[in-house]
Amino acid sequence: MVTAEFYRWGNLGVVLALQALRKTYPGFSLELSLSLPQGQTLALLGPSGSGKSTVLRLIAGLETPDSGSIRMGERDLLALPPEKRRVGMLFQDFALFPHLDVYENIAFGLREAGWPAEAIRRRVGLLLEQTHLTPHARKRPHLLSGGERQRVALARAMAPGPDLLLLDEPLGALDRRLREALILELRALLAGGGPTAVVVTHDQQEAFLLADQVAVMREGRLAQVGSPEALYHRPADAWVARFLGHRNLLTPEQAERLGLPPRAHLLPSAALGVGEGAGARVLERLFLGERTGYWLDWQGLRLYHETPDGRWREGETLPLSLDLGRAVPLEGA
Ligand SMILES: Nc1ncnc2c1ncn2[C@@H]1O[C@H](COP(=O)(O)OP(=O)(O)OP(=O)(O)O)[C@@H](O)[C@H]1O
Repeated sequence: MVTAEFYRWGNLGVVLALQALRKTYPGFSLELSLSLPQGQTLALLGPSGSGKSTVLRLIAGLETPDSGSIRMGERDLLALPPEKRRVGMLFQDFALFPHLDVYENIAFGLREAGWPAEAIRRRVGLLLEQTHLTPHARKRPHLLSGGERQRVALARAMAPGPDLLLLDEPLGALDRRLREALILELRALLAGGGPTAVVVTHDQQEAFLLADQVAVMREGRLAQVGSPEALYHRPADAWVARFLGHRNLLTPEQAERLGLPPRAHLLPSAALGVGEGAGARVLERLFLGERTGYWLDWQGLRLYHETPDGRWREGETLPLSLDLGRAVPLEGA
């Protein structure tokens, strides 16, 4: 939809670095350090209230930290007012100007920044074309679909060629089918050669699909930072594992009972299979369409297994094979 061409100017060599950043509200404190190479996308993923939006607002300059630093390459962002930070922000509700049409919404920031009329015309024309909004240029936002509004907001955030794009739940207000289509468009925009971007989301799939690096936040701290694969296959602790949707976690006592070292372990889905193993009683059968999920009782352990084979019913015995060699040791209980 949008190409790297947008980012020719302005952002070479830029790296985002948050250093010992602190912000305290009554009952909440944020404290983290983070860095992001140029052109990469970082997703801030975490439960509600973990501080994701606060990080974005601090970078954008909508909030001031108590201490710490925020740098983009050589530039100290905290020394600059929001409008001088060269940061584009897309808000959860898109925050389009209702009285301006699509064209003027996209052109707004450029006019404010004093771009010459001809440059604005060319820039907005290009953005309209590449976000497939040209036929809608003269419509006001209330006449647009949710997906179209999202594209206008995106085009507006990108119009001045910002060094950094901040996206707060960019697909949050859209229904599920639209999200699935738009997530791939957004991914194409953010991938190779696209802008450096920070995306806030509470949706793990969205984070995994969009981001090069995912930072999992918990109560104002970073629980873990890594590539989607690293995070999913090697979660740092049981909280992160659970948050990322792993269901088969062993306490140190359970691990020891199975002959593993006495610490918390994750049993990834690849460790479980239907085979020759000992019987596991089906406690609950969940028909999911392509697959069927089973909550099982296996030697006093409650385990979850999903397979395309839906033949076992509640109370029946499923032959479970368990490969303990695949168990992943975790920090914490
Ligand atoms: N201006 C403020 N004044 C007081 N408390 C605030 C303010 N802004 C945020 N908070 C508190 O800081 C905490 C983190 O909020 P934040 O919006 O960053 O979380 P979040 O992870 O983005 O949550 P969500 O996913 O629900 O949007 C919350 O407990 C919130 O109530």
